[in-house]
Amino acid sequence: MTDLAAFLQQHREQHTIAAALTDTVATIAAACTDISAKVRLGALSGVLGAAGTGNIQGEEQKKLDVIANNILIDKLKLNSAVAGLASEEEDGFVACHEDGRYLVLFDPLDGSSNIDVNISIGTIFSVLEKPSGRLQTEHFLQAGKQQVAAGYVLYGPQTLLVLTFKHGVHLFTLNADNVFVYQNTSPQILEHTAEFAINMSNQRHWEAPVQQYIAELLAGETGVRGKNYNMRWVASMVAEVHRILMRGGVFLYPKDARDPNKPGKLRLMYEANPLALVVEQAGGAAHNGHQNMLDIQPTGLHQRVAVMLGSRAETEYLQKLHG
Ligand SMILES: O=P(O)(O)OC[C@H]1O[C@](O)(COP(=O)(O)O)[C@@H](O)[C@@H]1O
Ligand SMILES: [Mg+2]
Ligand SMILES: [Mg+2]
Repeated sequence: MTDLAAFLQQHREQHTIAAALTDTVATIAAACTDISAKVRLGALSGVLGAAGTGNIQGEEQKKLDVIANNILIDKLKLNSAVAGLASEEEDGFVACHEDGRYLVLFDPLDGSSNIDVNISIGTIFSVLEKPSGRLQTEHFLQAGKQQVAAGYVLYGPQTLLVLTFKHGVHLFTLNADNVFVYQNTSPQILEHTAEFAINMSNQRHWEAPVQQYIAELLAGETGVRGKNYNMRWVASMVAEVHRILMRGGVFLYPKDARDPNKPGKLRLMYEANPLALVVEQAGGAAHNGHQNMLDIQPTGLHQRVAVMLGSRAETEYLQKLHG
């Protein structure tokens, strides 16, 4: 059995990765182990229900959003490699160690609407190198391609850790002793797929290219795509991405006309960038319709973005439709 600690040591030696970076990821994994323990107990650990507060983005917080956020912050603050944190649930960044080398960004709890109904949820994380100088918001606003590590923990039927240091994607299962055990596989996203994920209830608000794309998929084997497609929607992006990693597929949360201030619902820094890096490292692709996700220059910590990712054949076709 190779556990996470042994994997990290071996991976760091093989690819000359700084120990401070693998330690930072180990700290994130440790925090997620604590979150997983609370998720597993649900009502018995008092994590279900609303927190009665809202976050900077005007979203109602669940108790577990707040608890997961605090667990991550408390653990990461103890790691001297961490210079600062940014979280979906925090208004601004949290400064940690002045001499720290890394910035950690996270969505502490993805899929909040699924917490109280016992459907898969997760934690998504991204690690950047801290530029020199006194910590400021601009230091976090690096394009996704600058990430040095990223991944997620999925609290599903099993608790899984999926991570990348840009040398492929690695998968771990949490065992009964709360140890992440390495699953010696290198997940690769199938190039072709017949499965798509989109929230169809927003259909009337989509732009023309997405309208056309979904209409073509729904036409099935009698349409221009010449095959039947199946649809899934979990409403936890982390679970959708994991499904795509394991068996292919395409995921869309496109720009829509519901609110002109929100070009897409998902967050670039906490959701789209880390998951795009995982997807690219597994042979898939991610873009916003026009630009590769990892090339987008961020302008704000809580910036939202349209997301299309997954199997290459579908994502390339979507980009073509967007012109
Ligand atoms: O289909 P809906 O209700 O718009 O929302 C689903 C999307 O919202 C999210 O839950 C947003 O994440 P949070 O729970 O972190 O706010 C994504 O994971 C998911 O893709
Ligand atoms: Mg989320
Ligand atoms: Mg969240």
